[in-house]
Amino acid sequence: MTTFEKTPGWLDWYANPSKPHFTPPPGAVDAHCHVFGPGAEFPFAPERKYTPCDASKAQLFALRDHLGFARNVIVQATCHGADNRAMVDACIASNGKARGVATVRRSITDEELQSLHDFGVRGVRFNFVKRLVDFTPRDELMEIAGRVAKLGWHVVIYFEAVDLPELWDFFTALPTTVVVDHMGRPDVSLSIDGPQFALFERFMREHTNVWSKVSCPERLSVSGPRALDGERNAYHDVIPFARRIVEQFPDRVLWGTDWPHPNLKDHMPDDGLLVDVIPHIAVTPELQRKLLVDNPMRLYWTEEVK
Ligand SMILES: O=C(O)/C=C(\CC(=O)C(=O)O)C(=O)O
Repeated sequence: MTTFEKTPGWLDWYANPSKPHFTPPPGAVDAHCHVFGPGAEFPFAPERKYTPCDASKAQLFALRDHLGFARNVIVQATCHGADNRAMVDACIASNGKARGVATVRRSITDEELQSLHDFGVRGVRFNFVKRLVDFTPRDELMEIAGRVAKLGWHVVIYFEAVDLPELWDFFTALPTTVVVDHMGRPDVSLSIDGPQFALFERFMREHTNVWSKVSCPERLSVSGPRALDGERNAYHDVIPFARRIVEQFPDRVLWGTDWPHPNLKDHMPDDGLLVDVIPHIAVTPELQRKLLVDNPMRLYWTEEVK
């Protein structure tokens, strides 16, 4: 049995989250979360840049129920590389309540892609955050995108806002729906009306295949209060950014907890309080329903909405 030692300073997920005051609408989807291992059962990848604590499917499903959500989208985390077994195992165990986003390499066969599809995978993730992954050539990624397009999948992209200009041509050439993680990680200490966020808004405005997760205020916040100690208006420096994206593009936004919150350095949020951020960024029941139910259902459980 392999045992793993966590990256020094690693913060474990919050053990007893509070009950949110905000009640998610029936059928709500947590559209960005992960499972880690358990390492003894699903070893972490040799090429990983961090070693997390375990975060099992049973713990994820318990959190889902506690927070009042109905379904999960489990995104392959880089600590598992392109070994999707832990994520797939969670999708299978969910009885149809979880779908997945995989990481794949060019060497994957069509049969393997089809089998991922059968297990509930509906997208691949391309990660451009340099602290998390080694560089993959763009032609390899474009080839993968072309292949998964045929399965009706989308591409999830994760990058830092400063890198958007350089990545623009690649992103805008992708042949699928494109889902941006965490609003492209804006620097929220800059003006919401400044050039950095304007470029991201232009990206979404001019390319109607681009969606955004309005997630991870706990990662983006610079000066807002943390989702701890009963704070139900946390991370309010991030709220205007997320709210603007929700109001401009109500049919192309998703929300997720990001549980178990890999690589947070200074605090671990109480997930119940994180859910209470939602009514600050989606301020009407209609916007909340689109964000939490209609949009993720269209993308991940297409067969149920047709
Ligand atoms: O959970 C996230 O979305 C963000 C991550 C981790 C990650 O993406 C990964 O390991 O794949 C991060 O910023 O460290």
